Amino acid sequence: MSANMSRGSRRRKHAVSQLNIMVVGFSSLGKTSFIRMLYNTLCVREYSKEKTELPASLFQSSETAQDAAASSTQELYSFTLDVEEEGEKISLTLVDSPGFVRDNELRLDVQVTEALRYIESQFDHTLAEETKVKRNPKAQDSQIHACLYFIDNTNNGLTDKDIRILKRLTARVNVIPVVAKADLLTTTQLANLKQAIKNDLKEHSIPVFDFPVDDELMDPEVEEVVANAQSFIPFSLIAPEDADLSDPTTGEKIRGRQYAWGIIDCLNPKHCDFVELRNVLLSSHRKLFKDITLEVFYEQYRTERLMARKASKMITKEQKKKLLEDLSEI
Ligand SMILES: Nc1nc2c(ncn2[C@@H]2O[C@H](COP(=O)(O)OP(=O)(O)OP(=O)(O)O)[C@@H](O)[C@H]2O)c(=O)[nH]1
Repeated sequence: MSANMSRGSRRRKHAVSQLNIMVVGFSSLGKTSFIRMLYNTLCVREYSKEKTELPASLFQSSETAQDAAASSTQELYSFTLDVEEEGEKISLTLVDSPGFVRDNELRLDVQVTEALRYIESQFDHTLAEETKVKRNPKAQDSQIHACLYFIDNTNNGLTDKDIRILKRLTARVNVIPVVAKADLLTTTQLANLKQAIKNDLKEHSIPVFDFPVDDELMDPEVEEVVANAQSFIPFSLIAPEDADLSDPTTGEKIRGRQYAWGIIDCLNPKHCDFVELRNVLLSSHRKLFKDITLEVFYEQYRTERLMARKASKMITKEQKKKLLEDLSEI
């Protein structure tokens, strides 16, 4: 290895990678609970704890229906953490959004547009930076690299509304479908629901993120997860309750939910897909999410914006010409 290369790789090793994840979906499906759970499994670097203002929702779950209503997310918010994952430094931004309403079509459309506007406004930041004469080499990448779409597990697959929303979202961002509150389903019900969702996605040609099974992309250490990632779609999630729980056999503290018939360990891959999802987001597919965001979604948005600008300039010219002609006729 040349001296230059080793310097480069050393630099890359210490470089901080930015990753921005957003959660969307109908209300009360467990979006904030997922963010809280993810936060609790992160290795947050000390210094960032001081400089980041964290939302109160990270420290208290809403277990009763009454609490849930009171603590439902009212407006979109985000926070950034400097975390370390498998020796790599990541500046991780998590974006929580208000739950979509079920009973008002017009309001629902406005909410989806707002979520999309947020995603697009991050592209606008990149576009503005690119058009600067002197670019800032330390400019932050605020683009949303992955968007988790929460699917209601009380339906038998995707609803018409889900399909409409997913078609809009998948035009702008890597969408990963998830089914939360998987503890409310039996193993067979969950398998049937997953299959029904997969069928609906296929039937309606909804291009959610397609995990590649490509030898070249595979890191030998994560090969198994990479090869299987596609099979988890939609990922099932179970968020833990606040109570202190311990594994009845080992006595170890676990993040889980207790029922009359037993305890669920949310980090147990046999109980839900949280660990796999966390791994694809933070490790195995992180770079791919970022590359696709920049090369596909941002490029598409940029082209549309440039064409729109050009069209509006042309219209103005034509309108000007027409105005002059009209004036000369008077
Ligand atoms: N049984 C069960 N309940 C859950 C799970 N995850 C969340 N909940 C409960 O579902 C309710 C809503 O959870 P939230 O995380 O606030 O849902 P949300 O999607 O952020 O809600 P909005 O902000 O209103 O859209 C709360 O009472 C949670 O305790 C889960 O995995 N299983």
